[in-house]
Amino acid sequence: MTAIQAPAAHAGGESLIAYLTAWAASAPDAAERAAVAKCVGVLAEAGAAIAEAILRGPLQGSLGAEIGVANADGDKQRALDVLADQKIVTALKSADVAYYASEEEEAILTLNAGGALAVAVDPLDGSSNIDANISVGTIFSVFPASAGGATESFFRPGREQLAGGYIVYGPHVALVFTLGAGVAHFVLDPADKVFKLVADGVKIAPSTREYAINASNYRHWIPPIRTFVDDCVAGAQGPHGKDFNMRWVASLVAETHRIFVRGGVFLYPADERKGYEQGRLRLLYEANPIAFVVEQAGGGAIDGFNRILDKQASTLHQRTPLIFGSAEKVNRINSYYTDVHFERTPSPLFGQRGLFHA
Ligand SMILES: O=P(O)(O)OC[C@H]1O[C@](O)(COP(=O)(O)O)[C@@H](O)[C@@H]1O
Ligand SMILES: [Mg+2]
Ligand SMILES: [Mg+2]
Repeated sequence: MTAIQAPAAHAGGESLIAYLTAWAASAPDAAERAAVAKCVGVLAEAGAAIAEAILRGPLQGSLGAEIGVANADGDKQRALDVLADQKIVTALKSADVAYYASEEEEAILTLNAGGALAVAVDPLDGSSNIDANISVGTIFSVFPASAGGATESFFRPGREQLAGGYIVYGPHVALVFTLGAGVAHFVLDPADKVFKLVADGVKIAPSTREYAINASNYRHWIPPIRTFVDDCVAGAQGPHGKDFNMRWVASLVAETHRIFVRGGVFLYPADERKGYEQGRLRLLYEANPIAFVVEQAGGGAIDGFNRILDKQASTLHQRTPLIFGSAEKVNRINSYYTDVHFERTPSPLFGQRGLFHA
């Protein structure tokens, strides 16, 4: 893990609970910190339970079976989507959480009226991969609950998050999160089912030779994306002056973790398909927490034009284009949106910037 620094303040192997307890005890805003620490702790417990179901695979029944109900976003829910959502709701009820927003819930749920926090979750990210035994994950975002109520708690800039991160259920189970000052990386030890610290102060490599995008959408892409990818494909003969490698897992958490480990850039842009005018991924429980954790590791996260963490949701399941990863490459992609590059492949749709500039 060349991109991950050696543990700084905390010793490797420290348990998640010890880490969170030490963090909660170390500052003046003690009540809020205690609530956040408890919240991240119970999310990790729910993650360990979800991991157990995933580990049993088909022995658990068909986790990937469509159960006939479309979620709020119109996607068919799978058995594991629902199981994960239920485990997380149950866990968060035991924490100081007032409001819960989820990909799998039509509306915001009130869990503990008067609670200190509002939590947005993608309970199971990468659902299409479940039966193929490919990594999936859970993504979470924690805001302070607003006195203004449920929607005000979530409809605010992502930079106001108190914590954010993800769990990836892969060959091993990893938990990566930020509490607002750096990024910690834990791994679930199957021997005693305890999340143990692997590294604190994790950084994403600033430059990269790897990009991730669903290239089957090439014909639908807007000019800046098409030009950027054409330039990558041109390799050492193109304007980047170096060869690139491409990956696409179709699991945002798995792509994020790969970028944490060895650098890279991820792109799910807006495109010209109907319904993809704002890309595919959701601002509140996918883009916000991923952007928070990525920025805290020195990376960048934009929608093409704007920093993700400056965007403000106005609907619960709002989508956003999402481009994140190694800072140098994200800045370069931003320049494809803002300078003359895109004029090399003009498009009438891109001319209407409002379409892509929410
Ligand atoms: O199938 P596509 O269009 O390549 O989309 C893949 C993307 O969709 C997602 O699966 C959406 O997440 P969900 O599985 O939570 O709906 C991401 O994990 C992934 O990056
Ligand atoms: Mg998802
Ligand atoms: Mg999901």
